[in-house]
Amino acid sequence: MWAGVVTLFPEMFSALTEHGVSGRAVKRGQLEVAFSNPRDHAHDRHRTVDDRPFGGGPGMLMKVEPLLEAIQAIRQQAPSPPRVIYLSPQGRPLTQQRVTELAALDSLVLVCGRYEGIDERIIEMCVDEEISIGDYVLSGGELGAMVLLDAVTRLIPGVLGHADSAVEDSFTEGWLDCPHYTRPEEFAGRRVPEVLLSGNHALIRRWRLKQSLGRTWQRRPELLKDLALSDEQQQLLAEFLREQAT
Ligand SMILES: Nc1nonc1C(=O)N[C@@H]1CC[C@H](O)C1
Repeated sequence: MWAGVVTLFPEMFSALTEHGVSGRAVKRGQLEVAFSNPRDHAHDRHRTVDDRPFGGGPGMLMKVEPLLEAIQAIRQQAPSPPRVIYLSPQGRPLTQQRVTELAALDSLVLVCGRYEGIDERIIEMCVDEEISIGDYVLSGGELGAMVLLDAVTRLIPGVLGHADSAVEDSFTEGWLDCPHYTRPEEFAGRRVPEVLLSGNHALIRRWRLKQSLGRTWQRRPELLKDLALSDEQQQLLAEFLREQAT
């Protein structure tokens, strides 16, 4: 996966490129991240990258010309025609389903806004898709870009070993994850559920699935409404709800 990032703060991305699973993926060449900084494309004496919004109002916008040049420069580095994504609260919410689709692409360009955002004409001219990481306002699109790249990188074949397999990720199934436990078996008077110590993998699978479905019902019921649960899954959910009622 090749990712070109348009940002005023490329140094922020060391959190992604130098640490953890994504840092290992970069080291292995499974993920390549390139940067293009609009400030390097601001040719006035003060290297100005922001400008006032027409129509007045608070704050500034990213200047059009340096941003356009920065996008054009990074696109030329892409090994294949990239999908250009602008991170913004006006975008389509990022979901695991969309992450899975993006992970299948060869190259992406991620445009990170700052200030109040970017000129609409840049979106019209350059952006294929706007994506939001949540219904709140950040000071920049960089964290959104890193969230997206982290989630996508996990799904690149070979990035995750068995120890942290993405296949088990409950969100891949569409529901929340089950509770997890590790040593010690008892901690502060609280014991690990016996089924997890039983070594009976069929029972453990059923218990984990029941817990996932039950907590999804309790915490995020909207996630279940679009899912066609199997007979087993419906039975496990009913079992969970019966146990909760007693
Ligand atoms: N929520 C989000 N999901 O992706 N990006 C954001 C986000 O708040 N972006 C900021 C808005 C103005 C500033 O330019 C950057």
